[in-house]
Amino acid sequence: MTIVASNLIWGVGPKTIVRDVSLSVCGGETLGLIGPNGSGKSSLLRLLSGLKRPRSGRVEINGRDVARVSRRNLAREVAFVQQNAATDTNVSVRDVVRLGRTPHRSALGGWSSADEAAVSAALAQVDMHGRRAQAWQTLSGGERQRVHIARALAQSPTILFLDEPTNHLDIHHQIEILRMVRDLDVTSIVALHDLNLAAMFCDRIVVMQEGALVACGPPAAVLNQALLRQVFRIEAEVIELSGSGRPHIRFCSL
Ligand SMILES: Nc1ncnc2c1ncn2[C@@H]1O[C@H](COP(=O)(O)OP(=O)(O)OP(=O)(O)O)[C@@H](O)[C@H]1O
Repeated sequence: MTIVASNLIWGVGPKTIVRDVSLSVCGGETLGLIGPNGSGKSSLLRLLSGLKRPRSGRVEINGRDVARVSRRNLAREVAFVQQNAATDTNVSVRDVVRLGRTPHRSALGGWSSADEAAVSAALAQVDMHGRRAQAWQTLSGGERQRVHIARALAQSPTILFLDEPTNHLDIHHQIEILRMVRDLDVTSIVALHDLNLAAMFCDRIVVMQEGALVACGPPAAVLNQALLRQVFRIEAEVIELSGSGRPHIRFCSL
């Protein structure tokens, strides 16, 4: 196991936002997090990655309690692609991705060939190597998203958290990014709104509703008509995706 979360509770003031969530994520697994708006996906990602401290409960990453690991050491293992992340505007694409190397560099150490190789590989993985000298502020929304993913990859994490990474991306790049995440030799936890993409690319899916985990398992075991009605308030037909064993959702028009 690389992430074990036990009885996580978090909230703001009197409001409880994450309600007693426990889950385990295995090494190399791609875990999808789905749920309606405001169901607690981003909050849970932040708790699991150590960015937020729970009110109660605990998270272990690679066997260590995240509350006891320094930010720098955590950043050597964990990368987070935030929703709508911002970046200083007066920089190039390559500068943004180079920031991903920060946790691996010492105060006196120079920029190494390993750093350069990690940055180049990360840019190539998101199809942005040819744009490395372009100014950040001139990128489209989807290109910025891909560069933020490259920055996370340049961090060489063992665990990657992605909060709606396909936002702003055209369908080609949505599929490319999720295929890449699935094929990476890292553990990934990814919040997604597109249920069919989650079904295609995730090993397991966690379903959140009003801060609680209401289902967890392989896509075919979790995505069914009753759950879609109860959690997402939609009518849909769930079929098998052409012999793959994976479900595909056909939304019914009203
Ligand atoms: N710091 C905060 N202060 C007050 N309320 C918060 C805070 N952070 C989150 N919330 C509330 O907690 C709930 C869950 O938010 P969260 O962003 O985790 O949901 P989500 O499932 O990621 O939503 P979405 O799909 O819309 O991105 C929302 O109602 C949100 O308004």
